[in-house]
Amino acid sequence: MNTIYSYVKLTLKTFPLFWGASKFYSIILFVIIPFQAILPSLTLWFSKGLIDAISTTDTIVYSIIIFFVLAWIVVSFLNAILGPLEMTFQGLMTDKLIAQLNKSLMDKSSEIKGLYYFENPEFYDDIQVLEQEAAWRPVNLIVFTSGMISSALTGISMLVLLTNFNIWIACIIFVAIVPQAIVTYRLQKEAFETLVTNSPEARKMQYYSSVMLSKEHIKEVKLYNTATFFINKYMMTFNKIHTDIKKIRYKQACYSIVFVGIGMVGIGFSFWWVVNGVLNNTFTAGDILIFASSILLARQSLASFIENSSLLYDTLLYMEKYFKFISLKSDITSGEKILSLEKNEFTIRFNNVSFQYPNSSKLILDNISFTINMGEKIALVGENGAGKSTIVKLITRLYEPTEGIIELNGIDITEYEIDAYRKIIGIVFQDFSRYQLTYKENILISNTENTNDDGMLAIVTEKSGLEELVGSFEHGYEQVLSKNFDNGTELSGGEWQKVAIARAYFRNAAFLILDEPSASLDARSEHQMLETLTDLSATKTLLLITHKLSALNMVDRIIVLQDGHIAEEGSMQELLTSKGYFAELYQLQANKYVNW
Ligand SMILES: Nc1ncnc2c1ncn2[C@@H]1O[C@H](COP(=O)(O)OP(=O)(O)OP(=O)(O)O)[C@@H](O)[C@H]1O
Repeated sequence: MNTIYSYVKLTLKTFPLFWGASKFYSIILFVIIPFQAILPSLTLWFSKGLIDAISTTDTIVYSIIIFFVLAWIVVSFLNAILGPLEMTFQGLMTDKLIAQLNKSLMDKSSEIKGLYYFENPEFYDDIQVLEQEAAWRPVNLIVFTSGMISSALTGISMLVLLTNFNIWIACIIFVAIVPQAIVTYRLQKEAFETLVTNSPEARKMQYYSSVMLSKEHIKEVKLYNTATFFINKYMMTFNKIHTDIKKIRYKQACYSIVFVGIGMVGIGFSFWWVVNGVLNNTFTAGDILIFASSILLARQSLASFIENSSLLYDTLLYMEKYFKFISLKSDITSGEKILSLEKNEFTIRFNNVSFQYPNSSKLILDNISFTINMGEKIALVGENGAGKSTIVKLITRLYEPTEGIIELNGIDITEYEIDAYRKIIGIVFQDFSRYQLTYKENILISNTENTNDDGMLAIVTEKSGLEELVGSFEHGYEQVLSKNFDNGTELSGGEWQKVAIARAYFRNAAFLILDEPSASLDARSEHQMLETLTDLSATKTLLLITHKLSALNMVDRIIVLQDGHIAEEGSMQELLTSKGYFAELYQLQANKYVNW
């Protein structure tokens, strides 16, 4: 009962989506589908009239025959043309719905300000399912909904025709179908839940095949000859999922055969009853046609109703995920204070900040406090996993501190309107994005309000050491940076990193955060980058995360993180003189050069 209730609720919730996607196509389909659904019963009714008029024992009335023939032709014609028309409008509606669904998913993603949902495996599974299936689920939604409506109407009109013989026959057919419907829904739900439970497994399967088919991994796959390893893993995971689903599918087939068998017994008896009626002159010869055909069509339509509605159920469960995602509240709430910095003046302060990732018991940052003043160039150093990138996620409000606050100019950063706050930050993430767009778009994307500033584009291109590379592009700034598209080109790892740096420069923000910006740069490019950063003058503040301790000569202050604590803080000279943890790390790297 609960299932039926949620089914109906979900269906009703889904209908407005059609209307939202296109009012015009909704109206057309709303007219075509029911009209087309009742045409079979009209065809039958006119056929019966024709047979009765021809086989009458009284005088044949030609005008009646002509009427039935014409009516039959018109209805058959409508039946024939409405099919293709329905398909056309279904197709158009599907296109609109796909765009609308995907757009609302993207809108929601933009509304969610933090990383919580994207880094939480439970939500991420759902988001993956939504993203991957958004391209074809709307097709099912439309095809199954219209199929369900039209088969319900055809079935009902056939049952109405059958009530002319005996209301109990219509009831028998209807009742024979209901248990089958309930079982089918149950099994469909079970199948979907099995699929959902297996969703992480399904993602693994997709990953294994993508390793074998993607450019990213193909070199290692060839060299280490790992094809068999991945194919075996794929097949093992597939067999596990398939075994679960197979059981449900077989159960579904067995139940269907039993219920169809029971239904057929009732139908057989009813047919014998009508044939007897014709022999006893209670019914006409036309009645045999109408009875046999309407039983067949009633059964077919009710069966198709069950099939469509159970398949729709599967899609509605997808829609349930969709509605759940669409109703998510952003993990990070924006404040209301509009931030505008005078002469880029700002101070950021971490006040006793502690942080634990959601669903993790590990304390990543433990009561840390430090200040970043305007114009300062600060480096954040520490061993792998010390919490450096986590600090960046907190500054950029991708997560909130578990305890303590982060202040900007003495005010908790959560009080600022988030987009305005983020505007003061230009960033190169450790895992920066490589957009399959043109070179120009790859840069301008950081400051879309400034897309016509080719002068600035030229400056950041030069400052990032990309001038020569862009000069070599066949299409200059308009060069597509991906081999996946026509006339596209591929960049090296270091070149991509320079593009990410240029993107951060183009943002022209007061606060520049660079997380391992020189990891892929050659010595000359790294030198140029550091020169540029030194030139940033007092108007820009810099937070540099790096493992290359030699790059720290240009910073004013170094914050050394160790296991979530600030172990040391000071200038390079101060830290080396104090011979503490930093000096130890520095010595480890310096020794390599000395012993060379
Ligand atoms: N989304 C997450 N959920 C749970 N734990 C996480 C998450 N992201 C990072 N961690 C953990 O937090 C710790 C700190 O990670 P972080 O990326 O801040 O380190 P880091 O100092 O930047 O390291 P590296 O020098 O290797 O880049 C690590 O132990 C890491 O496993």
